[in-house]
Amino acid sequence: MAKMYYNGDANAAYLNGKKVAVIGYGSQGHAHALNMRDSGVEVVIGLRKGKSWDKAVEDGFQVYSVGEATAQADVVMILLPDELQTKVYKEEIEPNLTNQALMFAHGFNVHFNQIVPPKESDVLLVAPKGPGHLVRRTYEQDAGVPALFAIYQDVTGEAKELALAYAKAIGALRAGALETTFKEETETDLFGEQAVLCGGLTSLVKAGFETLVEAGYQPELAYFETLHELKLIVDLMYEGGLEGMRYSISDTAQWGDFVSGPRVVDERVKDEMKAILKDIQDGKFAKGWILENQANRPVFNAINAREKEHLIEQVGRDLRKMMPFVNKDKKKEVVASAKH
Ligand SMILES: NC(=O)C1=CN([C@@H]2O[C@H](COP(=O)(O)OP(=O)(O)OC[C@H]3O[C@@H](n4cnc5c(N)ncnc54)[C@H](OP(=O)(O)O)[C@@H]3O)[C@@H](O)[C@H]2O)C=CC1
Ligand SMILES: CC[C@](O)(C(C)=O)C(=O)O
Repeated sequence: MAKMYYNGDANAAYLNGKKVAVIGYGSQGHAHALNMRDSGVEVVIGLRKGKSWDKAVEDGFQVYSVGEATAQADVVMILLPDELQTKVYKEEIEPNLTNQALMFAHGFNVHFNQIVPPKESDVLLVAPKGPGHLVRRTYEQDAGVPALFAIYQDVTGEAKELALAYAKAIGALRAGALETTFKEETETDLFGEQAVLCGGLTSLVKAGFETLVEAGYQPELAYFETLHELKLIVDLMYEGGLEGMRYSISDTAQWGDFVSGPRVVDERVKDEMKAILKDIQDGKFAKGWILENQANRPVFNAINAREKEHLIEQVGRDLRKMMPFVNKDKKKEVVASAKH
């Protein structure tokens, strides 16, 4: 088994007296910044004026322009959208680098040569294996999201110590961290989100929903069956693997799982997964995404608009309004009405 790193493997004091600039305050940025601050690390935020800037100020952080935050920090963690990192790096971060350690949460731009870091800096990544909002939520629950870490350049000889101290400060070492390379992190992350976690899953859910609705079943029922219950089933897998999930379902469901599952995900699906992986490995996917952004996202925007109008989304929006436990606005409304 690969070596896993946990809290006892990290020297938390490594970050004492060091200032970390978190560049970006979105999904990952807010989580890293808040978790590190709660772990006793000195954090400043680098941003442009706007929504995130206001949020970071509201959360009590010192917020600076990207250049100013970079210049004053010992460690610079770049948590900007991947597609904007190259421009911001070239214009605002690179001119302010002396020998700060440069960090990422995803290796995309370094691996695909969009960012070429200076020779004087340690360059590493700490990539939580989960959405930023869960990185924060689990930290507050005394738990954590596991992470990968990788060292690209180790000028000081201390890059691994920094990676582990950082991973500990954001709560990742409560769940475990695994050492990798920029190449492996980038390729597996892109594959996971495309073939399984995001792309594979949304396509599977929509296909199941459409099959039921096209056969004349009620859309609300189809939503419960193919989307809502998915979370409950996945929670069981998260807790106990496939076996743990199968322990809780009926034997009828388990028999259907065994005989029908492989009819849905068969060798042809796996062949397609291999083709997706190849496009990632040879840079075809990265090139397409970079060009799509240079053209102001015509395809991304068209698909995004179409997806929002899918019947499963319309039905889901209405159903979730009636579930205070999954809809924060509804929850606030219910709490407020209970007080009157
Ligand atoms: N989302 C996730 O859970 C995961 C993300 N990652 C990686 O983390 C990194 C960050 O992704 P994510 O958290 O999703 O990003 P988000 O889109 O959620 O947040 C991006 C942040 O960058 C700010 N920003 C955008 N443009 C600029 C600019 N020109 N100058 C200054 N600030 C700017 C945004 O502020 P504003 O409000 O002004 O737009 C926002 O605060 C990426 O490398 C991603 O691959 C890794 C693991 C999981
Ligand atoms: C699954 C999507 C992800 O890779 C993640 C949350 O880990 C992302 O980049 O957002």
